[in-house]
Amino acid sequence: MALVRERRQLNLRLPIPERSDHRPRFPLPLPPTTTTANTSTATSAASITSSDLEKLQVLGHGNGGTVYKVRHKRTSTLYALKVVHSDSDPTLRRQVFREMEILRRTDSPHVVRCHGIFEKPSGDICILMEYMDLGTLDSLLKTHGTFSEPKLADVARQVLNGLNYLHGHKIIHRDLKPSNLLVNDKMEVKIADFGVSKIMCRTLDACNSYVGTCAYMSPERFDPDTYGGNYNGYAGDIWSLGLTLLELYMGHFPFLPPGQRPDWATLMCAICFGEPPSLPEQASEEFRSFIECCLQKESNKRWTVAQLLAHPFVCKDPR
Ligand SMILES: Nc1ncnc2c1ncn2[C@@H]1O[C@H](COP(=O)(O)OP(=O)(O)OP(=O)(O)O)[C@@H](O)[C@H]1O
Repeated sequence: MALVRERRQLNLRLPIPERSDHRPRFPLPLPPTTTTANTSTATSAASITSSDLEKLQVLGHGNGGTVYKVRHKRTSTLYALKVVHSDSDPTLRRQVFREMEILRRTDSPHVVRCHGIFEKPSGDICILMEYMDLGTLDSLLKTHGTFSEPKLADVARQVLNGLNYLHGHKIIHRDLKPSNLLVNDKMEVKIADFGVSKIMCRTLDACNSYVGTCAYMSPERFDPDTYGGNYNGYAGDIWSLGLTLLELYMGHFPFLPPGQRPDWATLMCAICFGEPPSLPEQASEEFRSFIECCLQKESNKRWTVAQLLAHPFVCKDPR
């Protein structure tokens, strides 16, 4: 686990290219609070402001923001509150607006629910989300060790359902990895962190920009000509899902031997020119086949969400 931890400390994120236009602080109007959410909690949460919330503890720090566990003073409902500081750099502010725009549109049991978005007098932007009490799959891997196949099948099924929803709404996540998948005590797994996601306007929109965490990027994002041609992005999420599941199974990043410190060039070579990671002998045929379908190097050979949802690894009865 220490190896996994060590790798996590490296900054593998590539910057979003800066636009040249000069923008004022938080130039966009805040997107309206989610109104499509199907619970009465969401409706009542729509009017929550920061003064209604009591900060309990820091849950984690992301790029430019801090996530707090908070309690609603009157109802005692727990939430996670992501606070993005007003002095964050423009790239990060763009990311948070992208995240808000996507969270505002989504309403799925497999995507972390947004209960409100508001701006504090200080200019900090706050995103109020459902609280996922077990943290991320990455933290579970560190505290509880590797995942068994039945658990992975359950994780895969839930993430695929989330991706099915997102892809159906023309949203590509682009940064799927264990630390962006949240879990609660019912073992519900939800997709989070849409900072580098993209909403496709047209079905054939090209989507090959370098954003996301490069360790989980598919070969066509490094080398679109060889592995993807006019790549549209959805297949990249499937690649990242395959790597995520493999990491949870093996306990270390699958493309590199345990302990190897990855740099950008090593990762790119391993992903584009290396053999697909091999599974230990004890892995079942179904799991092996599922991973193979996700980790096809050529993006057009990779299975789609719909195909994977019908794969025996995920549609077989839980063992
Ligand atoms: N809804 C939530 N419920 C519980 N914990 C959360 C929730 N959202 C985020 N966290 C915790 O806060 C941490 C930081 O989350 P955040 O989305 O800001 O950044 P990140 O995904 O870790 O990093 P980055 O934005 O740099 O990719 C997460 O790793 C997780 O531990």
